[in-house]
Amino acid sequence: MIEVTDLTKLYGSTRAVSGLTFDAKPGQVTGFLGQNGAGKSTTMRIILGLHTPTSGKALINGLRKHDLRDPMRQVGAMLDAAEVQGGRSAFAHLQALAYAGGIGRRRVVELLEEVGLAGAARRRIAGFSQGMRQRLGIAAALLGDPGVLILDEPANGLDPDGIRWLRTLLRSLAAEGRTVLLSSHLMTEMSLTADRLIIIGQGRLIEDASMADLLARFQSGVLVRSSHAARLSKALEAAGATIRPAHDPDAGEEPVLAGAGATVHPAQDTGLGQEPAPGWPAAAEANARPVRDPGTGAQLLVTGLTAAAIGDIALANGCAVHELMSRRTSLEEAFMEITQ
Ligand SMILES: Nc1ncnc2c1ncn2[C@@H]1O[C@H](COP(=O)(O)OP(=O)(O)OP(=O)(O)O)[C@@H](O)[C@H]1O
Repeated sequence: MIEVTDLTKLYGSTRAVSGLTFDAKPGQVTGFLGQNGAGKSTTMRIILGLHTPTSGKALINGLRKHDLRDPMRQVGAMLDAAEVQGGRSAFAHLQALAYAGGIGRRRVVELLEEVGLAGAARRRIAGFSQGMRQRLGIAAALLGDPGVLILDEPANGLDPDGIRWLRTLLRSLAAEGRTVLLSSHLMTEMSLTADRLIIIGQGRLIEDASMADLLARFQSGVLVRSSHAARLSKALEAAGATIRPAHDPDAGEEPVLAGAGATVHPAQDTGLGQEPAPGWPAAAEANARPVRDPGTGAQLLVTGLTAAAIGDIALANGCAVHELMSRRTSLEEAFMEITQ
């Protein structure tokens, strides 16, 4: 368990952390997010007793780090993998840490295997890639088999396989009842790994929520691309929808009409089973020519209506729809909205 209470840290006139209160519970991966300079590393360093707070408290299992008995067995941390001395081998580095903590050589061998460095155990760390250094840092954090883990950007430099390995490892450590506090700028990875999120900005708490609640709050929506965006927006708003312009990575792309020489197959049956409405131009059947319309392509993000309802309203109002896609808000989008 990690408990941070009313924590403040000033570096001269810089307020790095300001009245911050949150906890990280056993059995969960708690994601710690914030823009650059938000105060994540400072908070982690204070929890680990490496910096002194200006005021407030940061406790691990109810005690300050310096007051923990047998600290290596209670808390493991990785803050900056690049800090590790390069002259030693991976084995010698871990062995020295293990020795200082009264931990046997067997654990070192076991961990080198677990983090995928067994084959490089006798190589000098100076020749390690960033990903290998990260793996070594994670092994060092796990040496004492601690109940609390604090990891600052552990996925940095890991390849996709390594990132997946790390996710599985952290999930299983939490499933064993450990407390995992994790910072990362990799939002997709964070959304797959963390149960709960603490988001800070300028040293203050902005958000403390479960991942599920947070994503649910930032409503999913339906992306609609229409050449009659203004008319369609009005009709959708009249039906109770909220409309925002959507980020459009394909802006400028030429529109493609169903039926413009395309072959159309029925998609998976959604159970809706409607007949085409009267007046439907049967574009799919007609060998219509591609239409180039500079107005086509305005993309809207619609919330409050289903894709089916939007399609019906578009049809009833004679609005051409070129794209209609349900989508869920990503953690990255939620994060941007929260922190801006
Ligand atoms: N040792 C220090 N001396 C002076 N100022 C510092 C020190 N450490 C951090 N700061 C300042 O405190 C603020 C918070 O920095 P911190 O490194 O904790 O943020 P962060 O959220 O970890 O950022 P990043 O995501 O970029 O690592 C920043 O304004 C930073 O410049």
